Amino acid sequence: MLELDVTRQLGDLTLAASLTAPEQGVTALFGESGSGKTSLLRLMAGLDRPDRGVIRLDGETLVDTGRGVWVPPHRRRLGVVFQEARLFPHYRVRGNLRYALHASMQGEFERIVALLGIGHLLDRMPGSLSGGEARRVSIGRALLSGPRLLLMDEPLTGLDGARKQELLDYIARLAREVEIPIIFVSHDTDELMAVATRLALVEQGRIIASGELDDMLARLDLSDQLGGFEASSRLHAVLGQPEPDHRLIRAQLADGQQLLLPADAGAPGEAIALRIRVRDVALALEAPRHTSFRNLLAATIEAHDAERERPTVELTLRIGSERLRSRVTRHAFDELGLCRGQAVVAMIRSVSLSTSGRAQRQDVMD
Ligand SMILES: Nc1ncnc2c1ncn2[C@@H]1O[C@H](COP(=O)(O)OP(=O)(O)OP(=O)(O)O)[C@@H](O)[C@H]1O
Repeated sequence: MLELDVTRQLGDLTLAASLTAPEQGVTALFGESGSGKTSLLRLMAGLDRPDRGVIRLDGETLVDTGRGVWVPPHRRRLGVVFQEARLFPHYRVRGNLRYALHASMQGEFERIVALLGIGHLLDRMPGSLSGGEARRVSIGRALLSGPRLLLMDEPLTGLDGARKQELLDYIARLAREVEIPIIFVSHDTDELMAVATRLALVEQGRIIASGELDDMLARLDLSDQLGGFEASSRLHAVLGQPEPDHRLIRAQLADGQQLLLPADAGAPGEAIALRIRVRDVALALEAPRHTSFRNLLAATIEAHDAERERPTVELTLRIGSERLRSRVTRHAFDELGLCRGQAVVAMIRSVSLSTSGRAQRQDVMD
């Protein structure tokens, strides 16, 4: 686990942040440009010192200004991938990777090289690589160092679509398989929806809220800060039986309700995450008998923000242990007489796969 509580003055900006990140999963730092995300990562990496504060990793104190503790960067065993690749210019790519290779990662060399598509670059010098190639080498070097903490600042910027998708899938898988905290900074909300398990919102040098991504997305009080996510929710499901006649496959939610997805959503038994935008969720008091909507879910209204004087009302719905957000006009809200605790039917117009090798971001069906 990573624990940090630091302050540092950066010109006019006071960085004053507290954060904990569990030993497993990807914690995303999200916030406006200039809010202090990179500066925070630099403190974790040991590239800068806080004016005051403490940083601990797995119980080991890396920094404690009060007690004069300072573990230098090369002793922290961190994997760092920043926007600029920072490879050793006089070593070939192979040398850069071998230099970083930790004993525990010996058997992973070939696999990571193949995954990153850098096998043909091993004998090249860093100066001859394109930006995207250098980034991939730098990700490989960070992974091969067998880090106790992985820090990634916009690691996928500049990579092309297919390669980016592959790496996102890899990072998501890595986060499930290895027990190290991964801190991931990105402006790209699609990227964050695909890899993040937790979200920390950074505003003017402070972390104003943090928690599980799904819980954060359900928080109506953060609607303004989460605008970049186009107000979506994630639902988790396991794919069931295909329906070949209609080129569909069933996906079962934890509470047993089902959704119909296109057959190429994945294989039976595969666990998937679905992204559903608020504007794609309509509400009814009971299931309509004749409708083109294929995906209707029984839900309960958990919260709404009707007290805000706006033409639309945001709602959080409960579906078993998961939450789904919806937005309706105030007119519809009043006419249907919606209130907390009420049973409703959520009619889902469109779903995208949030994590899947095949069809991420592909909008699928109504
Ligand atoms: N060494 C420094 N001295 C003075 N100001 C600094 C220093 N380092 C960063 N800053 C300022 O602190 C603020 C936060 O910068 P930082 O790069 O951490 O933001 P960010 O959230 O990562 O932004 P972006 O998303 O654009 O990368 C900026 O206004 C930056 O100019």
